[in-house]
Amino acid sequence: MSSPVSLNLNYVALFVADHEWEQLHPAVSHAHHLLHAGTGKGAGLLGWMDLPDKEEISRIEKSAARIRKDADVFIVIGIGGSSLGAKAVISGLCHAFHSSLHPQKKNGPDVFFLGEHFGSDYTNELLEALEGKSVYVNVISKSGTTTEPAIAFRIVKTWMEHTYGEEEAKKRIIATTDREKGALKTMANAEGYETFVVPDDVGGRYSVLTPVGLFPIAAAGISIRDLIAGAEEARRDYTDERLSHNQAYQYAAFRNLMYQKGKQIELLSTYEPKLTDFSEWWKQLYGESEGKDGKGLFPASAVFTTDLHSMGQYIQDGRRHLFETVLFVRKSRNEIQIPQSASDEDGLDFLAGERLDAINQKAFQATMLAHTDGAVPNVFLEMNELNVFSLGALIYFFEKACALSGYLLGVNPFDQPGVESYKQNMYALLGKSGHEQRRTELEERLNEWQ
Ligand SMILES: O=P(O)(O)OC[C@H]1O[C@](O)(CO)[C@@H](O)[C@@H]1O
Repeated sequence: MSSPVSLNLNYVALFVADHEWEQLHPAVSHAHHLLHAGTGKGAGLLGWMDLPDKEEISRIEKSAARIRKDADVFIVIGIGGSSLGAKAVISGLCHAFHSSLHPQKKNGPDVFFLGEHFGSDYTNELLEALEGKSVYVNVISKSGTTTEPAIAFRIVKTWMEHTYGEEEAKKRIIATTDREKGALKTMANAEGYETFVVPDDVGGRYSVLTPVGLFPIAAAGISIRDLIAGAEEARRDYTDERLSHNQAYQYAAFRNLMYQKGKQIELLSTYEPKLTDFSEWWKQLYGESEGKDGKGLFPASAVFTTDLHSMGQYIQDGRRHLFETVLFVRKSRNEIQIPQSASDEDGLDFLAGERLDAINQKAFQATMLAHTDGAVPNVFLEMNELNVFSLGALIYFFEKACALSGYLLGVNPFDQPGVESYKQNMYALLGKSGHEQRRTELEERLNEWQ
């Protein structure tokens, strides 16, 4: 069977010469060994390279089945790596308008996400949408102390206790957190919540194929066995240390060559709006893994053809500091054809009977040629179909490539020290104990600027 994800480098020959690829072979081999021998930076966080066993999958499925049976609404509370993976897979594979479907057509709960910001209106409107519904919650935080999900959880927990009473609320809350430490773990123990464990050796952005992502994905009705099977196939496909035999490494090497040539932005473009959240997951994966020590490509994303009508001008003609990674799905699950029209007033009859997919394909080819002419290198990742198996493979592909890419760049692809700066400032400004000195300094600075 051919790989569910395939990398196409045919169109970058204009931008990268053979000898440039060859020069990278030793560095790729070295990075491969760092990764597989566990001797590189951040080696304590390589647990994502292995996939969950059947026992863990069964436990997740069992708990998810209860939610699918009893819940009208399932709220996933988390931020960054604790929610982006689940959101990516759920919006990629579930009905885009599930919450608006006729109740008889729904095949499980609506899934809502919270804890990703401090938006009052969004939070209020979500609470309003819960009225009269059977609600279950999965609160996910590896550290157990991240402010956004912690506050969201306090708000939802209060609503649950008020609505169902304390005892019933406890049965409707599932916590995914550290095995033994953190405020969420302490609370889960005290309240007796069902819990799933974030493995010690997996960082947030690499955790979608652990209970962090798998539980909400299963609760949304997606086969996590098939997701893991796709990832398992990718794991086998991308173990070869030779650059010529490993497409994940070729993608990582290509990014590195682009970086060396002065490109600053990688634009992940898709022609499928259902992959918008997948791009958000990808942005965290690459941004948090590589953006450090003053280095790294800036990961950006676009949905085509939508963004060709807003960002297309810049991509074609603006500053030449970007390259494009195009994620292209060949065939939709459900086809739709352009209808015939008796009058042809809109002049579209030449397309009557044509599939929307075929038109999307032409848009993709047209754009690739135009952007290549505009000196934007285009590398493609192609999938025959957007299904659970190929999405599992794609996730693993990007994770493996990201880890290797980080080592090629010479950074630790598994830490994120820079995220602390805003957190420490926020704690200080909010008046958290222990941050008094910083608070005074920051408030003085703010006053100076006012
Ligand atoms: O699961 P947690 O500990 O709440 O963290 C959520 C996210 O916040 C970060 O730690 C950054 O602050 C990410 O790395 C992580 O994915």
